[in-house]
Amino acid sequence: MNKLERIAGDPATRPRVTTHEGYMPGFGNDFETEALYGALPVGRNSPQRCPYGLYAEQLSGSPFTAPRVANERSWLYRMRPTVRHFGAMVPVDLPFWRSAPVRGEARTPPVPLRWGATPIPDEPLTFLTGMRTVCAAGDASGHQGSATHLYLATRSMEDDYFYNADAEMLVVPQVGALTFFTEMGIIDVAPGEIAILPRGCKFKAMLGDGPARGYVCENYGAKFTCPDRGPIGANCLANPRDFLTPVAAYEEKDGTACTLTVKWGGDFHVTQIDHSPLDVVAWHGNYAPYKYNLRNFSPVGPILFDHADPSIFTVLTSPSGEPGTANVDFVIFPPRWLVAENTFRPPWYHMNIMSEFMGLIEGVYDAKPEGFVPGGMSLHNCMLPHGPDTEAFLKGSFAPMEPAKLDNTIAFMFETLLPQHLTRYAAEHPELQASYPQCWAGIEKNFDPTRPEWSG
Ligand SMILES: O=C(O)Cc1cc(O)ccc1O
Ligand SMILES: [Fe+2]
Repeated sequence: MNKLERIAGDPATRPRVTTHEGYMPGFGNDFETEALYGALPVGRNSPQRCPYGLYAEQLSGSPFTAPRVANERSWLYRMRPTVRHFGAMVPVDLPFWRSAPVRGEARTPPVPLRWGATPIPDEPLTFLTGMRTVCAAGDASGHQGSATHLYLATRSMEDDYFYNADAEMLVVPQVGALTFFTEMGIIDVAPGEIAILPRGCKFKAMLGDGPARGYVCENYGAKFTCPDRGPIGANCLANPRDFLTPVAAYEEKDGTACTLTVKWGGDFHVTQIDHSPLDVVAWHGNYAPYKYNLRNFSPVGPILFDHADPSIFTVLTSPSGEPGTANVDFVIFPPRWLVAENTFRPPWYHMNIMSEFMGLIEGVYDAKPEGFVPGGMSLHNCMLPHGPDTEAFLKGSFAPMEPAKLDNTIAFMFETLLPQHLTRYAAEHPELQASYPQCWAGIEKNFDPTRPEWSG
Protein backbone atom coordinates (compact mmCIF):
# COMPACT_ATOMS: atom_id res chain seq x y z
CA MET A 1 0.00 0.00 0.00
CA ASN A 2 1.49 3.36 -0.95
CA LYS A 3 1.27 6.49 1.16
CA LEU A 4 -1.69 7.95 -0.77
CA GLU A 5 -3.69 4.75 -0.39
CA ARG A 6 -2.99 4.70 3.35
CA ILE A 7 -4.17 8.30 3.73
CA ALA A 8 -7.28 7.66 1.65
CA GLY A 9 -8.32 4.79 3.93
CA ASP A 10 -11.01 4.67 6.61
CA PRO A 11 -11.83 8.28 7.66
CA ALA A 12 -11.98 7.17 11.30
CA THR A 13 -8.36 6.06 11.35
CA ARG A 14 -7.02 8.21 8.55
CA PRO A 15 -4.17 10.47 9.68
CA ARG A 16 -5.21 14.11 9.71
CA VAL A 17 -3.08 15.74 7.03
CA THR A 18 -4.18 19.34 7.25
CA THR A 19 -6.61 21.41 9.25
CA HIS A 20 -6.74 24.30 6.80
CA GLU A 21 -8.50 23.44 3.57
CA GLY A 22 -6.97 25.33 0.69
CA TYR A 23 -4.03 26.66 2.70
CA MET A 24 -0.63 25.51 3.86
CA PRO A 25 0.37 26.47 7.42
CA GLY A 26 3.67 28.02 8.48
CA PHE A 27 5.53 31.32 8.30
CA GLY A 28 8.13 31.64 5.54
CA ASN A 29 8.17 27.91 4.84
CA ASP A 30 9.46 26.52 1.61
CA PHE A 31 6.13 25.38 0.16
CA GLU A 32 5.26 23.37 -2.91
CA THR A 33 1.80 23.13 -4.43
CA GLU A 34 0.18 22.18 -7.72
CA ALA A 35 -3.38 22.70 -8.92
CA LEU A 36 -2.97 19.98 -11.50
CA TYR A 37 -1.41 16.64 -10.66
CA GLY A 38 2.14 16.47 -12.02
CA ALA A 39 2.44 20.17 -12.95
CA LEU A 40 5.31 20.82 -10.54
CA PRO A 41 8.69 19.68 -11.87
CA VAL A 42 10.29 17.24 -9.46
CA GLY A 43 13.82 17.68 -8.20
CA ARG A 44 14.76 20.66 -10.40
CA ASN A 45 13.49 24.17 -11.16
CA SER A 46 14.08 24.37 -14.90
CA PRO A 47 13.60 21.13 -16.74
CA GLN A 48 14.25 21.35 -20.46
CA ARG A 49 10.48 21.19 -21.04
CA CYS A 50 8.07 21.81 -18.16
CA PRO A 51 5.08 19.51 -17.66
CA TYR A 52 1.91 20.44 -19.59
CA GLY A 53 3.82 22.98 -21.70
CA LEU A 54 4.05 25.42 -18.78
CA TYR A 55 6.74 28.10 -18.54
CA ALA A 56 9.05 28.32 -15.52
CA GLU A 57 9.50 31.80 -14.00
CA GLN A 58 11.35 32.84 -10.88
CA LEU A 59 9.89 35.59 -8.68
CA SER A 60 12.68 37.00 -6.48
CA GLY A 61 11.60 38.76 -3.29
CA SER A 62 15.17 39.30 -2.10
CA PRO A 63 18.44 39.90 -3.92
CA PHE A 64 19.83 36.62 -5.26
CA THR A 65 22.68 36.83 -2.78
CA ALA A 66 20.70 37.73 0.38
CA PRO A 67 21.78 35.67 3.40
CA ARG A 68 19.96 32.36 3.57
CA VAL A 69 17.72 33.52 6.44
CA ALA A 70 16.43 36.43 4.36
CA ASN A 71 16.60 34.82 0.93
CA GLU A 72 13.15 34.62 -0.67
CA ARG A 73 12.08 33.44 -4.08
CA SER A 74 9.48 31.24 -5.66
CA TRP A 75 9.32 29.29 -8.90
CA LEU A 76 6.08 29.72 -10.78
CA TYR A 77 4.94 27.30 -13.52
CA ARG A 78 2.54 29.24 -15.70
CA MET A 79 0.71 29.21 -19.02
CA ARG A 80 2.57 32.30 -20.23
CA PRO A 81 5.63 34.02 -18.76
CA THR A 82 4.90 37.48 -17.35
CA VAL A 83 6.46 39.16 -20.39
CA ARG A 84 3.37 37.96 -22.27
CA HIS A 85 1.06 39.65 -19.76
CA PHE A 86 2.53 42.97 -20.84
CA GLY A 87 1.41 45.08 -23.79
CA ALA A 88 1.87 48.81 -24.24
CA MET A 89 1.92 50.53 -20.86
CA VAL A 90 -0.42 53.52 -20.75
CA PRO A 91 -0.26 55.95 -17.82
CA VAL A 92 -3.38 55.84 -15.67
CA ASP A 93 -4.38 58.07 -12.80
CA LEU A 94 -5.52 56.72 -9.46
CA PRO A 95 -5.64 60.22 -7.96
CA PHE A 96 -6.29 59.20 -4.37
CA TRP A 97 -3.59 56.51 -4.19
CA ARG A 98 -0.52 58.55 -3.31
CA SER A 99 3.07 57.50 -2.83
CA ALA A 100 5.83 58.81 -0.61
CA PRO A 101 7.18 61.39 -0.66
CA VAL A 102 3.86 63.25 -0.24
CA ARG A 103 5.39 66.08 1.77
CA GLY A 104 4.22 69.37 0.34
CA GLU A 105 0.76 68.36 -0.81
CA ALA A 106 -0.76 69.25 2.58
CA ARG A 107 0.35 70.70 5.89
CA THR A 108 0.91 68.12 8.64
CA PRO A 109 0.29 69.97 11.89
CA PRO A 110 2.32 68.84 14.94
CA VAL A 111 -0.77 67.82 16.92
CA PRO A 112 -2.52 64.54 17.66
CA LEU A 113 -5.00 63.84 14.85
CA ARG A 114 -8.13 61.71 14.70
CA TRP A 115 -10.73 60.92 12.05
CA GLY A 116 -14.19 59.33 12.33
CA ALA A 117 -15.16 56.41 10.11
CA THR A 118 -15.29 57.12 6.38
CA PRO A 119 -18.68 56.14 4.89
CA ILE A 120 -18.45 53.70 1.98
CA PRO A 121 -19.84 55.66 -0.99
CA ASP A 122 -22.43 54.29 -3.44
CA GLU A 123 -20.25 54.84 -6.50
CA PRO A 124 -18.54 51.91 -8.21
CA LEU A 125 -15.13 51.54 -6.61
CA THR A 126 -12.77 48.59 -6.68
CA PHE A 127 -9.98 47.76 -4.28
CA LEU A 128 -7.76 49.81 -6.62
CA THR A 129 -9.95 52.79 -7.47
CA GLY A 130 -11.22 52.91 -3.88
CA MET A 131 -7.74 53.23 -2.35
CA ARG A 132 -7.43 56.48 -0.34
CA THR A 133 -3.99 57.40 0.98
CA VAL A 134 -4.01 58.97 4.45
CA CYS A 135 -0.31 59.47 5.15
CA ALA A 136 3.08 58.33 3.93
CA ALA A 137 6.79 58.62 4.63
CA GLY A 138 10.05 57.63 3.01
CA ASP A 139 10.31 56.98 -0.68
CA ALA A 140 8.40 54.42 -2.72
CA SER A 141 11.32 54.20 -5.14
CA GLY A 142 13.89 54.12 -2.36
CA HIS A 143 12.57 50.91 -0.77
CA GLN A 144 12.14 52.74 2.51
CA GLY A 145 9.13 53.87 4.54
CA SER A 146 5.45 53.15 3.96
CA ALA A 147 2.07 54.57 3.04
CA THR A 148 -1.16 54.09 4.98
CA HIS A 149 -4.41 53.85 3.08
CA LEU A 150 -8.11 53.28 3.57
CA TYR A 151 -9.87 51.20 0.95
CA LEU A 152 -13.55 51.65 0.14
CA ALA A 153 -14.76 48.98 -2.30
CA THR A 154 -18.19 48.41 -3.81
CA ARG A 155 -17.23 46.32 -6.85
CA SER A 156 -15.19 43.22 -7.44
CA MET A 157 -12.26 43.22 -9.81
CA GLU A 158 -13.33 40.70 -12.47
CA ASP A 159 -11.12 41.13 -15.54
CA ASP A 160 -8.86 43.73 -13.93
CA TYR A 161 -5.61 42.65 -12.37
CA PHE A 162 -2.91 44.47 -10.48
CA TYR A 163 0.54 44.22 -9.08
CA ASN A 164 2.59 46.53 -6.93
CA ALA A 165 6.30 46.78 -7.68
CA ASP A 166 6.78 49.44 -4.98
CA ALA A 167 5.69 47.55 -1.91
CA GLU A 168 4.17 44.59 -0.20
CA MET A 169 0.65 45.28 1.03
CA LEU A 170 -0.72 44.37 4.45
CA VAL A 171 -4.52 44.46 4.25
CA VAL A 172 -6.63 44.88 7.41
CA PRO A 173 -10.33 44.40 6.59
CA GLN A 174 -12.74 46.29 8.83
CA VAL A 175 -16.08 45.87 6.98
CA GLY A 176 -16.86 43.06 4.54
CA ALA A 177 -14.98 39.98 3.41
CA LEU A 178 -12.50 40.03 0.53
CA THR A 179 -11.19 37.31 -1.73
CA PHE A 180 -7.75 37.90 -3.14
CA PHE A 181 -7.29 35.73 -6.20
CA THR A 182 -3.52 35.91 -6.48
CA GLU A 183 -1.30 34.21 -8.99
CA MET A 184 -0.18 31.88 -6.20
CA GLY A 185 -3.65 30.94 -4.93
CA ILE A 186 -6.83 32.22 -3.34
CA ILE A 187 -6.98 34.00 0.02
CA ASP A 188 -10.29 34.71 1.75
CA VAL A 189 -10.22 37.28 4.55
CA ALA A 190 -12.87 38.83 6.77
CA PRO A 191 -12.63 41.49 9.51
CA GLY A 192 -10.36 40.14 12.24
CA GLU A 193 -8.01 38.62 9.68
CA ILE A 194 -5.19 40.15 7.63
CA ALA A 195 -3.73 39.37 4.22
CA ILE A 196 -0.19 40.07 3.03
CA LEU A 197 0.35 40.48 -0.72
CA PRO A 198 4.04 40.41 -1.65
CA ARG A 199 5.67 42.94 -3.92
CA GLY A 200 5.29 41.79 -7.53
CA CYS A 201 2.49 39.28 -6.92
CA LYS A 202 -0.40 39.73 -9.36
CA PHE A 203 -3.92 39.60 -7.98
CA LYS A 204 -7.49 40.78 -8.18
CA ALA A 205 -9.67 41.57 -5.16
CA MET A 206 -13.27 40.41 -5.07
CA LEU A 207 -15.95 41.32 -2.57
CA GLY A 208 -17.24 38.53 -0.34
CA ASP A 209 -20.48 39.76 1.18
CA GLY A 210 -21.08 43.32 0.02
CA PRO A 211 -19.21 46.61 0.25
CA ALA A 212 -15.84 46.52 1.96
CA ARG A 213 -13.76 48.94 3.97
CA GLY A 214 -10.41 48.52 5.62
CA TYR A 215 -6.87 49.71 6.06
CA VAL A 216 -3.71 48.99 4.08
CA CYS A 217 -0.07 49.38 5.03
CA GLU A 218 1.90 49.66 1.82
CA ASN A 219 5.35 48.67 3.02
CA TYR A 220 8.12 49.97 0.76
CA GLY A 221 10.82 48.58 3.05
CA ALA A 222 11.99 45.16 4.12
CA LYS A 223 9.34 42.45 4.06
CA PHE A 224 7.26 41.84 7.14
CA THR A 225 8.55 39.06 9.30
CA CYS A 226 7.74 37.63 12.73
CA PRO A 227 9.45 39.61 15.50
CA ASP A 228 12.00 37.89 17.70
CA ARG A 229 10.42 36.80 20.97
CA GLY A 230 13.49 37.29 23.17
CA PRO A 231 13.00 35.93 26.69
CA ILE A 232 9.36 35.03 25.88
CA GLY A 233 10.81 31.94 24.25
CA ALA A 234 9.54 29.71 21.46
CA ASN A 235 5.79 30.20 21.85
CA CYS A 236 2.99 32.78 22.08
CA LEU A 237 2.34 36.06 20.25
CA ALA A 238 1.78 35.16 16.58
CA ASN A 239 2.74 31.52 16.19
CA PRO A 240 4.20 30.54 12.79
CA ARG A 241 1.73 27.68 12.29
CA ASP A 242 -1.17 30.14 12.17
CA PHE A 243 0.08 31.91 9.04
CA LEU A 244 -1.65 30.40 6.03
CA THR A 245 -0.40 30.41 2.44
CA PRO A 246 -2.85 29.41 -0.30
CA VAL A 247 -2.48 26.30 -2.43
CA ALA A 248 -2.00 26.86 -6.16
CA ALA A 249 -5.09 27.92 -8.14
CA TYR A 250 -5.39 29.35 -11.63
CA GLU A 251 -7.79 31.04 -13.97
CA GLU A 252 -7.84 30.01 -17.63
CA LYS A 253 -9.43 32.96 -19.40
CA ASP A 254 -8.54 33.47 -23.05
CA GLY A 255 -10.01 35.89 -25.58
CA THR A 256 -11.38 38.17 -22.85
CA ALA A 257 -10.54 41.86 -22.63
CA CYS A 258 -8.49 42.11 -19.44
CA THR A 259 -6.31 44.82 -17.94
CA LEU A 260 -3.21 44.63 -15.82
CA THR A 261 -2.44 47.74 -13.75
CA VAL A 262 1.10 48.11 -12.46
CA LYS A 263 2.22 50.41 -9.66
CA TRP A 264 5.89 51.25 -10.19
CA GLY A 265 7.87 54.18 -8.82
CA GLY A 266 4.70 55.74 -7.42
CA ASP A 267 3.04 55.82 -10.87
CA PHE A 268 0.29 53.67 -12.33
CA HIS A 269 0.27 52.22 -15.82
CA VAL A 270 -2.25 49.91 -17.42
CA THR A 271 -1.85 47.39 -20.18
CA GLN A 272 -4.60 45.62 -22.17
CA ILE A 273 -4.29 41.86 -22.48
CA ASP A 274 -6.65 39.23 -23.85
CA HIS A 275 -6.29 36.70 -21.05
CA SER A 276 -5.96 36.37 -17.29
CA PRO A 277 -2.45 36.72 -15.86
CA LEU A 278 -3.48 34.46 -12.96
CA ASP A 279 -2.24 31.45 -14.91
CA VAL A 280 0.12 29.79 -12.43
CA VAL A 281 -0.71 26.08 -12.27
CA ALA A 282 1.98 25.10 -9.77
CA TRP A 283 4.63 26.81 -7.71
CA HIS A 284 7.20 26.19 -5.04
CA GLY A 285 9.28 28.46 -2.83
CA ASN A 286 9.16 30.75 0.17
CA TYR A 287 7.96 34.02 -1.44
CA ALA A 288 4.18 33.94 -1.37
CA PRO A 289 1.06 35.69 -0.09
CA TYR A 290 -0.43 34.68 3.23
CA LYS A 291 -3.17 35.39 5.72
CA TYR A 292 -3.40 35.41 9.49
CA ASN A 293 -6.35 35.41 11.87
CA LEU A 294 -5.68 38.02 14.57
CA ARG A 295 -7.80 35.96 16.98
CA ASN A 296 -4.99 33.39 16.99
CA PHE A 297 -2.62 35.92 18.58
CA SER A 298 -1.61 34.78 22.07
CA PRO A 299 -0.86 37.96 24.04
CA VAL A 300 1.77 38.05 26.74
CA GLY A 301 1.65 40.92 29.23
CA PRO A 302 2.25 42.11 32.79
CA ILE A 303 0.92 39.59 35.28
CA LEU A 304 1.81 41.45 38.49
CA PHE A 305 2.10 45.19 37.98
CA ASP A 306 2.69 47.99 35.41
CA HIS A 307 1.74 48.46 31.78
CA ALA A 308 4.25 47.12 29.26
CA ASP A 309 5.23 48.78 26.00
CA PRO A 310 2.90 47.93 23.10
CA SER A 311 5.74 46.13 21.33
CA ILE A 312 4.62 43.03 23.27
CA PHE A 313 1.69 42.89 20.83
CA THR A 314 3.74 43.02 17.62
CA VAL A 315 2.33 40.63 15.04
CA LEU A 316 4.71 41.43 12.19
CA THR A 317 7.70 43.70 11.82
CA SER A 318 9.43 45.24 8.82
CA PRO A 319 13.04 45.74 9.98
CA SER A 320 14.85 48.95 9.06
CA GLY A 321 18.34 47.50 9.25
CA GLU A 322 19.02 49.21 12.59
CA PRO A 323 18.62 46.61 15.37
CA GLY A 324 15.37 47.06 17.31
CA THR A 325 14.19 49.83 14.99
CA ALA A 326 11.34 48.87 12.71
CA ASN A 327 10.56 50.49 9.41
CA VAL A 328 6.99 49.46 10.35
CA ASP A 329 5.64 47.36 13.17
CA PHE A 330 2.13 45.93 12.87
CA VAL A 331 0.83 45.82 16.45
CA ILE A 332 -2.61 44.76 17.68
CA PHE A 333 -4.53 45.39 20.88
CA PRO A 334 -6.46 42.13 21.19
CA PRO A 335 -8.95 40.91 23.80
CA ARG A 336 -7.04 40.08 26.99
CA TRP A 337 -7.19 39.89 30.75
CA LEU A 338 -5.98 42.87 32.76
CA VAL A 339 -4.67 41.63 36.08
CA ALA A 340 -1.88 44.01 37.13
CA GLU A 341 -2.16 45.11 40.78
CA ASN A 342 -1.84 48.71 41.98
CA THR A 343 -1.47 49.75 38.37
CA PHE A 344 -2.96 52.32 36.07
CA ARG A 345 -3.96 49.71 33.50
CA PRO A 346 -4.81 51.71 30.32
CA PRO A 347 -1.97 53.09 28.20
CA TRP A 348 0.09 55.80 29.89
CA TYR A 349 0.64 59.34 28.67
CA HIS A 350 3.59 59.41 26.35
CA MET A 351 5.57 60.90 23.50
CA ASN A 352 7.27 58.50 21.10
CA ILE A 353 10.06 58.89 18.56
CA MET A 354 8.15 56.39 16.42
CA SER A 355 4.95 57.53 14.70
CA GLU A 356 1.73 55.79 15.62
CA PHE A 357 -1.14 55.35 13.14
CA MET A 358 -4.05 53.50 14.74
CA GLY A 359 -7.26 51.97 13.46
CA LEU A 360 -10.11 50.16 15.18
CA ILE A 361 -11.46 46.94 13.67
CA GLU A 362 -14.17 46.37 16.28
CA GLY A 363 -15.30 47.35 19.76
CA VAL A 364 -13.86 50.00 22.05
CA TYR A 365 -10.21 50.93 22.64
CA ASP A 366 -9.49 51.32 26.36
CA ALA A 367 -7.55 54.60 26.10
CA LYS A 368 -10.30 56.27 24.04
CA PRO A 369 -13.80 55.12 25.01
CA GLU A 370 -15.32 58.05 23.02
CA GLY A 371 -14.60 59.30 19.52
CA PHE A 372 -12.23 56.55 18.32
CA VAL A 373 -14.77 54.47 16.42
CA PRO A 374 -14.57 51.26 14.37
CA GLY A 375 -13.37 52.26 10.91
CA GLY A 376 -11.90 55.49 12.32
CA MET A 377 -8.23 56.31 12.65
CA SER A 378 -5.75 58.36 14.62
CA LEU A 379 -2.25 59.60 13.94
CA HIS A 380 0.09 60.35 16.83
CA ASN A 381 3.14 61.44 14.90
CA CYS A 382 6.78 61.47 16.07
CA MET A 383 7.17 63.14 19.50
CA LEU A 384 3.56 64.33 19.72
CA PRO A 385 1.86 63.89 23.10
CA HIS A 386 -1.07 61.53 23.59
CA GLY A 387 -2.59 59.08 26.04
CA PRO A 388 -5.84 58.22 27.77
CA ASP A 389 -8.69 60.71 27.43
CA THR A 390 -10.27 62.25 30.54
CA GLU A 391 -12.84 59.49 30.93
CA ALA A 392 -10.24 56.73 30.53
CA PHE A 393 -7.89 58.44 32.99
CA LEU A 394 -10.54 58.71 35.69
CA LYS A 395 -11.84 55.21 35.10
CA GLY A 396 -8.32 53.73 35.12
CA SER A 397 -7.40 55.67 38.27
CA PHE A 398 -10.30 54.34 40.32
CA ALA A 399 -11.03 50.93 38.76
CA PRO A 400 -11.20 48.05 41.25
CA MET A 401 -7.93 46.14 41.05
CA GLU A 402 -9.55 42.79 40.26
CA PRO A 403 -8.96 40.79 37.10
CA ALA A 404 -10.96 42.34 34.26
CA LYS A 405 -11.45 41.05 30.73
CA LEU A 406 -11.02 43.52 27.90
CA ASP A 407 -13.25 41.81 25.37
CA ASN A 408 -14.83 42.26 21.94
CA THR A 409 -12.16 44.66 20.80
CA ILE A 410 -9.38 44.70 18.19
CA ALA A 411 -7.45 47.89 17.60
CA PHE A 412 -4.20 47.99 15.67
CA MET A 413 -1.24 50.26 15.08
CA PHE A 414 1.17 50.80 12.18
CA GLU A 415 4.15 52.11 14.13
CA THR A 416 6.70 53.67 11.80
CA LEU A 417 10.24 54.90 12.15
CA LEU A 418 9.66 57.80 9.77
CA PRO A 419 7.31 60.67 10.72
CA GLN A 420 4.17 60.58 8.62
CA HIS A 421 3.05 63.30 6.22
CA LEU A 422 -0.63 63.79 5.49
CA THR A 423 -2.11 63.65 2.04
CA ARG A 424 -4.52 66.37 0.96
CA TYR A 425 -7.27 63.73 1.18
CA ALA A 426 -6.59 63.22 4.89
CA ALA A 427 -6.01 66.89 5.69
CA GLU A 428 -9.32 67.89 4.08
CA HIS A 429 -11.28 64.80 5.16
CA PRO A 430 -14.78 65.71 6.46
CA GLU A 431 -14.34 63.23 9.33
CA LEU A 432 -11.18 64.93 10.64
CA GLN A 433 -12.07 65.73 14.26
CA ALA A 434 -11.01 69.30 14.90
CA SER A 435 -12.07 68.90 18.54
CA TYR A 436 -9.91 65.80 19.18
CA PRO A 437 -7.51 67.51 21.64
CA GLN A 438 -10.57 68.45 23.73
CA CYS A 439 -10.68 64.84 24.91
CA TRP A 440 -7.86 65.80 27.29
CA ALA A 441 -9.35 69.18 28.30
CA GLY A 442 -10.90 67.74 31.48
CA ILE A 443 -7.57 66.53 32.81
CA GLU A 444 -6.99 68.77 35.81
CA LYS A 445 -4.00 69.65 37.86
CA ASN A 446 -4.45 67.53 40.98
CA PHE A 447 -1.11 68.26 42.59
CA ASP A 448 -1.41 69.21 46.28
CA PRO A 449 1.88 69.22 48.27
CA THR A 450 -0.04 68.67 51.54
CA ARG A 451 -1.75 65.44 50.38
CA PRO A 452 0.70 62.68 49.45
CA GLU A 453 -2.20 60.23 48.98
CA TRP A 454 -4.28 61.37 45.99
CA SER A 455 -7.77 59.97 46.21
CA GLY A 456 -9.58 62.05 43.61
O1 LIG B 1 -1.01 55.40 21.97
C1 LIG B 1 -1.63 54.34 21.96
O2 LIG B 1 -2.81 54.25 22.30
C2 LIG B 1 -0.90 53.04 21.61
C3 LIG B 1 -0.17 52.58 22.80
C4 LIG B 1 -0.74 51.64 23.65
C5 LIG B 1 -0.08 51.26 24.79
O3 LIG B 1 -0.65 50.34 25.58
C6 LIG B 1 1.14 51.79 25.13
C7 LIG B 1 1.74 52.72 24.27
C8 LIG B 1 1.08 53.11 23.12
O4 LIG B 1 1.62 53.98 22.26
FE1 LIG C 1 0.91 55.79 21.70
